[in-house]
Amino acid sequence: MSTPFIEMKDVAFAYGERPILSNINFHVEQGRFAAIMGGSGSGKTTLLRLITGQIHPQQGEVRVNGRNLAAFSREELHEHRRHMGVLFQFGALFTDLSVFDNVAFPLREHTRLPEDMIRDLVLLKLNAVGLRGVESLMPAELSGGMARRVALARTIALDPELMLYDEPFTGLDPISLGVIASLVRRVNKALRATSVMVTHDITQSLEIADQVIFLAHGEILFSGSPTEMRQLDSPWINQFIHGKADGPVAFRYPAATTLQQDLHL
Ligand SMILES: Nc1ncnc2c1ncn2[C@@H]1O[C@H](COP(=O)(O)OP(=O)(O)OP(=O)(O)O)[C@@H](O)[C@H]1O
Repeated sequence: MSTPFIEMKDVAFAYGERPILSNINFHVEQGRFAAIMGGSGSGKTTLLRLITGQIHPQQGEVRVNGRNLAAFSREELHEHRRHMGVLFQFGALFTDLSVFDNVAFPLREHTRLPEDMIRDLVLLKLNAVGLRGVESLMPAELSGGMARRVALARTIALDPELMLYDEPFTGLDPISLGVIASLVRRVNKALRATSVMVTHDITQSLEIADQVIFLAHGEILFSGSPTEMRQLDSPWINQFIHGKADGPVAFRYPAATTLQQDLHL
C-alpha cells in the first residue's frame, strides 16, 4: 500500500457555534484522485479549506504528507501552499494580462527562472492543455472552456504535488466539460499529483476518480471506489446519482403550517 498523502482523522469543524463537519475520517494515497460529492451546503468546500490549511479543525487532525497542518509555522504553511495548485469554479484569469502572462504569473512570482525558461515552461503548460498558439490572446477573447483550460495551465505551472479543484465543471457545455474532465485526469497522471475535486457532476466523477467521498449533513456517508458507489443501495446516494428532486433530501422546506392552512381552505 502506498503512503497516505492526505489524512483526516476524527475531524470536526464548526463555524462559531454551528457544526459543519463531524466524524470525518478518510485518506487519499499519494498520486490518487479523490472526488468529494454531496448536496449543497454539506461541507465540501469546508473540507477543501481544511486541506489548504486556511482553517483548522476544532477536533482531530488534518495531515498532509504525514504532518499535522495545525502544527505548521507560517512559513511552513506558505511552503505547503506553494506545492499546491488550486482551481476554483470559474478559475478567474487576470483580465488585463495576456494568456501568456497569466500562465507565467506564478513562475515569475515564485521562482527566479530566467525569462527564456519561463517562456518554454509556459508553452509546455499551454501545450499540455491543448492551447499552444493562444498565448497572445487576452482572457476576454477566449471561450469559457478555453479560459478554464488556461486557468488549469496556470495552476500546474509550478508542478504542484497536490491539486485541489472546487467545482471545475460549473457552467461548461457538455463538450468543454468532457475536455476539462479528461485534462484534469491527465494532469493528475502526468504530475503524479494527489488530487481532490469537489463537484456536483456525478457522471464525470465516477469516470475519472479513483475514490469517492460522499458527504451528507457534514458526515461521510460513503467512501470507496466508483464501482462500489454504483453498487450501493442507499436512498441518499440514489437520489444524487439519478438527480431526483425529492427523496431523503427533501424538495420542500419543512414549513410549520400546511398549504391548506395558509390558504384558509
Ligand atoms: N465563512 C463561513 N462562516 C459561516 N458559515 C459558513 C462559512 N462558509 C460556509 N459556511 C456554511 O457552512 C456550510 C457548508 O458550506 P460549504 O461551502 O462547505 O458547503 P458545500 O457542500 O461546498 O456547498 P455548495 O455545494 O453549495 O457549494 C453551509 O451551510 C454554509 O452556509
